[in-house]
Amino acid sequence: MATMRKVLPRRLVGLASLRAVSTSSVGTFPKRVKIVEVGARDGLQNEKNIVSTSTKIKLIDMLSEAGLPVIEATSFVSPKWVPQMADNAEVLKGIQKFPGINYPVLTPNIKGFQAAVAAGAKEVTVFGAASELFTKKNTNCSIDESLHRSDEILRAARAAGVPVRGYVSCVLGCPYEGKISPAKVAEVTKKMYSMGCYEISLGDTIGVGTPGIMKDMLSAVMHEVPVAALAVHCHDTYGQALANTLMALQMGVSVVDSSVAGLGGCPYAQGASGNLATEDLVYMLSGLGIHTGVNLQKLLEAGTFICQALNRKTSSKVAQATCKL
Ligand SMILES: CC(C)(COP(=O)([O-])OP(=O)([O-])OC[C@H]1O[C@@H](n2cnc3c(N)ncnc32)[C@H](O)[C@@H]1OP(=O)([O-])[O-])[C@@H](O)C(=O)NCCC(=O)NCCSC(=O)C[C@@](C)(O)CC(=O)[O-]
Repeated sequence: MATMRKVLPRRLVGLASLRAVSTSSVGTFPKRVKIVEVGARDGLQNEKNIVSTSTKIKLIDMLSEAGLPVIEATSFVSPKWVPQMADNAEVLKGIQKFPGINYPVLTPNIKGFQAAVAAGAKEVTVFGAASELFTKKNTNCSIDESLHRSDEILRAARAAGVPVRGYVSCVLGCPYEGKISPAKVAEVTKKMYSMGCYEISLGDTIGVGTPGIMKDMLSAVMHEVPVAALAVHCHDTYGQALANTLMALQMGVSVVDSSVAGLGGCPYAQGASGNLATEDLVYMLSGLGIHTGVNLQKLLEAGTFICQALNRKTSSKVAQATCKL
C-alpha cells in the first residue's frame, strides 16, 4: 500500500545505505570500485528523438560534478547507423573536462578513431561481440573482421599514446543466436586483451543473464585474462543487472559500467533495455562500504535533469524511492 511505503528523504540516502549491511556478512568485495558511466552514449544512442547537443553537454557536466571517474561521452560511429550520435565532435568539444576524469568515446573503425582524436578524444573504446550474428547486425562484419578493425585502431592509438578500452557484447546471450558459450566469450576477450586493450567490459547486451551464468562466463574469461583488466556491463531487461554485478564483484571484478537513470539499450540488439542504473549501483556499493567517490545526491540531480529533458520516468529504484517525498 502506498501509505505504508517507507520513503527515504534524499539527504538521508547516503546514511541509510551505509547502515544497510555489513560487508563481513556477505563475502569479499573489492575495497574500491571504478564506475564507468555510459548513459550519455549507451543511453542516448537509443532514444527515439534526437537529444539536443546542449542537453548532452549539460548531462555530462552534471555527471562530472557528481564525481564519476569515467564518463563515456559519445560515439564516432556512422551517423547513418546511429543518427543520435551525429553530434559527437560538438559534444566532446563542448563538455567541461574535469581533471582526473576520463571521457572515452566509442570508435568502430579507423575513420571513427581519426575523427575522435581530431575532436580531442584522449581515450577510445573499441567494440566487438561473442556472437557472429550480432556483430553483423551491429557493425556489418564478422567477428574476425571486427577484431581486425579493432587491431587497426589499437596500432594507431599506441602510436598516438591513446589508451584503448574494449567491449565484448552478448556475453550472457544474444538476441539472434540465443545462448553464447563462455569459451567463445573467453576467446574474443583474450584476443582483445592481447591486442592491447587495457580493460575489457563484458556486456550482457540484452540483460538475459542470471548470476550463475555470469559466474560460469567470468570463470572462463578469468582463465585467459587477469580479472584486474575486466569490467562488467549489465543491462536490466530481466531485472538481473544488480544481482549479476554483485556476482562479478564477488569474483573480484572492480570496474562496473552503469547508466544514470538506467538509460540505455543498443539499437542493433532487439529487446535490449536500459543499463543498470548508476544510482542503484552507488547505493548498493555504499551499503557494502565500497568506495566509489561518487556523490549520490548530485548523481540523482543529473538523473532528474535527463529524465525531464527526455520526458520519461527514471528506471533507477533509488531515484524512484527518493523522489516520492
Ligand atoms: C561500423 C560501421 C561504420 C560499418 O558500416 P558500413 O555501412 O558497413 O560501413 P562503410 O565503411 O560501408 O561506410 C558506410 C558509410 O558510413 C561512413 N562511415 C563509416 N565509418 C564511419 C565512422 N566511424 N564515422 C562516420 N562515418 C562513417 C562511410 O564513410 C560511408 O559513408 P558514405 O560514403 O555512404 O557517405 C557501422 O556499422 C556502424 O557505425 N556501426 C555502429 C553501430 C553502433 O554504434 N551500435 C551501438 C554501439 S555497440 C553497443 O551499444 C553495445 C555496448 C558497447 O554498449 C556493450 C553492450 O551493451 O553489449
